Amino acid sequence: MASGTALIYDEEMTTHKLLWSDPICDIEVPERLSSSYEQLRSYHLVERCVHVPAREGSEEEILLVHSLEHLEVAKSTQTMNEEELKRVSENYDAFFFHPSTYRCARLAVGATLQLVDAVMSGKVRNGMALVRPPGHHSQRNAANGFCLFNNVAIAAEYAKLKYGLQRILIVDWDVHHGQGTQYIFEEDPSVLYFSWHRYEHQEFWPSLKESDYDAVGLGKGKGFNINLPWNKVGMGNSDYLAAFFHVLLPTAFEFDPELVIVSSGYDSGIGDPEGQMNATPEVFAHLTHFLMQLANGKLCVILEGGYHLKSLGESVCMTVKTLLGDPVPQVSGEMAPCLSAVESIQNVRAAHKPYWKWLAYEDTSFLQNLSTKSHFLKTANSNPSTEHESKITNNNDTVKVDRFLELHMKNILFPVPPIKTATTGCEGSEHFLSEHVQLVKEMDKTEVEALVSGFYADLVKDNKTLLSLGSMFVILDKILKKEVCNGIATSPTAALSAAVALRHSVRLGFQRVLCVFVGDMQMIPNTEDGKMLIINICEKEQSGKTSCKHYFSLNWKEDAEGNDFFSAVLGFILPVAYSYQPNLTVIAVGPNRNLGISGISLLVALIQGLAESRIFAVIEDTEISLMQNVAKLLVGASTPAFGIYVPPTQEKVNRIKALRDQFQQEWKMLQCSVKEGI
Ligand SMILES: NCCCNCCCCCC(=O)CS
Ligand SMILES: [Zn+2]
Repeated sequence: MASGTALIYDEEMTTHKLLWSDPICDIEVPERLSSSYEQLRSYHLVERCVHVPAREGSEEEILLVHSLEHLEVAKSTQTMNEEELKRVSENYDAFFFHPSTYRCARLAVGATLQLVDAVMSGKVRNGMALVRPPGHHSQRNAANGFCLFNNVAIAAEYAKLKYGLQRILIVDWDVHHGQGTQYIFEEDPSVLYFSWHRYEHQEFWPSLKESDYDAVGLGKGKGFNINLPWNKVGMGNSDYLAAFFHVLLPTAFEFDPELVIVSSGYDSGIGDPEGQMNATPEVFAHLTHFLMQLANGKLCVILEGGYHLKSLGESVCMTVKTLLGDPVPQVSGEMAPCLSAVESIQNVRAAHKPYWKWLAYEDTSFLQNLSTKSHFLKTANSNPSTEHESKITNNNDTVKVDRFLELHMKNILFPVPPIKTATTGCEGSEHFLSEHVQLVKEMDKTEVEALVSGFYADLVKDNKTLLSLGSMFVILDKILKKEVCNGIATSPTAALSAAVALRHSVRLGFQRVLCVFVGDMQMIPNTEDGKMLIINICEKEQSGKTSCKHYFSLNWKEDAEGNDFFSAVLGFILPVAYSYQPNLTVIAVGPNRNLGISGISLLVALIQGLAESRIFAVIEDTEISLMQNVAKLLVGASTPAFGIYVPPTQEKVNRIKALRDQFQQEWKMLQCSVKEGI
């Protein structure tokens, strides 16, 4: 299992700069790179990464994507004077040459390819390349939007050629549409390109019709180009997460990439003059964490845009911290996507319905009810209540944004607990013991009896249960005190242990405890006070207990062929969990679980993004191999193997849709379609 995070940075890429006045290009400054690197150092993140040197991309590598003419023009600029540089630059939309631009662009390509090699060779698990000039706007025969060579596109072609890859996912979370990358791969089904971007109904640069959601790819590439346009500014954390839950992740898991490359632009973050969006730096930790679960963790993050230096630096640090396996900080803000975002999500799901199995049963009846002109949903005008209030009066006030971020980041960056996982001496644990795991001593009998009060006391019959409860209390205590990040225990009666753990956690002071219980829960605690939210994944409805705001029974029978649980985790469990914003997650697996190990692994892997990654897992003690799998995930030693992808049946899709329709007003992250007639 590869481990470690590469960081690629070469100061020489700061020499490219604007020599004349140009109000469009003057935001792409060398300090973008140097201040991001300094910020990484200030958080002691550089020293925790594996340093991989940059190199020059060769002409041959650049020709994987670009024309010889384009390469020659770029090369010829090295010896030009300012006058000539200006003239050549004017041939392109929003690009400037400097005598060192060609050299820097080749270093940007080379740095990117060095990262691909480090990840594909297993030298590291993932990594980030801090490069400029950026790449995603550049095209086969043209520079564009500050980009000369398309670093990420060259990396994808390079990886296909050198490593024989057949499925590469490119995620472009920059606030601009990477039209260059789209043009390069739009007929190529081996490269799935996803981009969200400020669009405002084609008003915003580069103002292209082909940046809209109905540009799904061409020929064999149909379905492998996904555009999610933001038709309003001020999009925030909830909109970005909703886009991942309801568009990108279900597609990505079905695509099952062998490598994930991110066109990582941070102009989609708060304070950026280009993006005018509201998303705060910690959201990039969540986005990164989700993508780390794909391709067995092989993830290459390549810098694109990002022009507010403080916002850029904080977002880069959040990304690298997560790549290193640190706990994911709580995401801030109201977990409710705005109407315009939900419309775009609904439109792109409808546009891609013909190409993806997970969308086979998508309800696109809304298309019939719309005037043919609009063809899809468009917010001609929407009342302010459906938009986000901007956290900052206007993003252009840099100092104001600096101060906001100063305060905002203070309570985000907690010290990473040295020990990630605590466990009892449960059998099988010897397999994963490492310096990241702490064995907890048993608690003595009398102390346990004192803690197992009233209702449960008479349920605790034998000594074995008592002891397992004891060590559970010790683990919960350590998690609460942040001595460890997460914990795992086995129990002869997981249902009882989970119920006791929930009560104990609330008594310890956890305000919102999420419990995901797989199997027959038998005893269901009272969730009236909202201090617990229970999602019981069981084979059949628990006797008489119907779903309500804080208790869901999700009937699911695992598919014998493989793992069909993606739609439940991505389309229901995560949206509800993120809406609830728990500060502890308890995941319990009881007797006769109705989910496969890969479905449970998916659940554990993705749910670590909640509650600052504070998870307590309690597993029926008969489930040794499951316990080991879960323990390895909690320690961060492995990324789950999700088994064979099986799309959900219509019955299962309808079951989730029914729960979504019933609860999307309470848990707004469930929203992925707009009710007609609003
Ligand atoms: N009225 C014309 C405005 C043109 N604006 C061009 C902005 C290019 C931005 C490129 C970028 O950020 C790469 S990530
Ligand atoms: Zn951009």
